[in-house]
Amino acid sequence: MSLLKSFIEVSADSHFPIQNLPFGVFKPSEQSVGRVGVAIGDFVCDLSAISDLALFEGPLLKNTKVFHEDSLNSFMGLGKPAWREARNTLQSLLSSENPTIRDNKTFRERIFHSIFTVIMLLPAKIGDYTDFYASKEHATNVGIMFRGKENALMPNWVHLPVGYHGRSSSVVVSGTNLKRPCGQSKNDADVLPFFTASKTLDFELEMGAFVGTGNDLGQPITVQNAKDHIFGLVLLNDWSARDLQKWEYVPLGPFLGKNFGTTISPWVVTLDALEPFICDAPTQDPKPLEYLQENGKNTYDINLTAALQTKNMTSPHVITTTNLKYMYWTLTQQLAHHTVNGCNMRPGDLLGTGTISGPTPDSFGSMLELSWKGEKTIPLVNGEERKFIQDGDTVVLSGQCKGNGFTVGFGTCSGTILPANK
Ligand SMILES: O=C(O)/C=C/C(=O)CC(=O)CC(=O)O
Ligand SMILES: [Ca+2]
Ligand SMILES: [Mg+2]
Repeated sequence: MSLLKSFIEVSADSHFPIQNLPFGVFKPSEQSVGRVGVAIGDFVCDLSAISDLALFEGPLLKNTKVFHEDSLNSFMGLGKPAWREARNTLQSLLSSENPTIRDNKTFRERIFHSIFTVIMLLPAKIGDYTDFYASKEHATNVGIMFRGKENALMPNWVHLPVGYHGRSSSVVVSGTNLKRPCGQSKNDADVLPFFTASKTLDFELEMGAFVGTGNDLGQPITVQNAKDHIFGLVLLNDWSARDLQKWEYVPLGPFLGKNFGTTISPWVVTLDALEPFICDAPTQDPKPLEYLQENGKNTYDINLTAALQTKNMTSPHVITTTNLKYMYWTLTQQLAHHTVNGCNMRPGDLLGTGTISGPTPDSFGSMLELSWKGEKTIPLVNGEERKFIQDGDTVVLSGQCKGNGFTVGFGTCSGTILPANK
């Protein structure tokens, strides 16, 4: 079968070929209103315009208004058949064979915007945000540093995907600057804590899964059905103030060390676009309880990088390379576990995978691990070095899947740290 091509010129290394078509919410200009689009090459295709031109002709999306909204929530809530209908319609409309838009200048002018000039918004109104702790390598590394080698991995860890409820109000879209947080910290040798701007500010390289269709309270989503409830994935940076976290986390877990900001990438890559990259997750030993058992391939081969750019650099320098496929607990197990007690999910809820660390030191997903809590330095390309993030530093996450002749990518997830409040 020959490779599907668009009449839109898409460079070979673009993250957004016609095989991807990630969904996002954008404004063409500061004065305009948010609406839904898909990315293709260097363009954003305006789905509200496609809808106004009556080009969504399928039974589920004909006359729809969901793409005129400034969030994906309503579209997400329509369910997988509608997501598929949109994808199929768009792949057909954008293909090099289809003259409908290709040969109509007025249509093209209404539909396409340069990806470099639009303003990207958060893709969804995030009602609830949960963050898991699902990478065995990360949990072991952090456990060793926080609790010592003997207590690194708690006994429950291999039986369930450990998680905590995060803070949705401070989830921001890529490009949003964040202030260094202040809070309590305590030196090991001291008895009393002190107030400080965080001295050990970190990133966490994660992915986020957007819940598409939810479940009623009391009605769990099974691990077998979980995939149909996930709309798609984004890159996620769970900024973490390690000094605040270390002092506050006992006994209830992360709080102010993490809820001052979480950055996500603006384009949501659907599970259908990721299907060619489906692969095996790590073998689980011991075998989990029945409600977490799944067959077949349940994760995705997604190459991930985190890069750091200081004020003195002109481009970001990659400091770690990892892959979603290293993660022990899968996205579907996370969703099944989250709802097994009857907890209800709603369209637009966000599930962070947890930091994705790989098996080798150059694949660790946080500076805490890369610098081994500050015992080592992380060298940068211009001769500078870091243990943790300094003011003015920008962290850029990126992710992509390499297909046969095309790339399905996530773009970038970036944020700059500004000085703390005085
Ligand atoms: O207390 C610990 O061992 C560590 C907790 C976290 O760092 C929470 C977290 O964000 C987990 C993750 O991203 O994997
Ligand atoms: Ca995290
Ligand atoms: Mg966070």
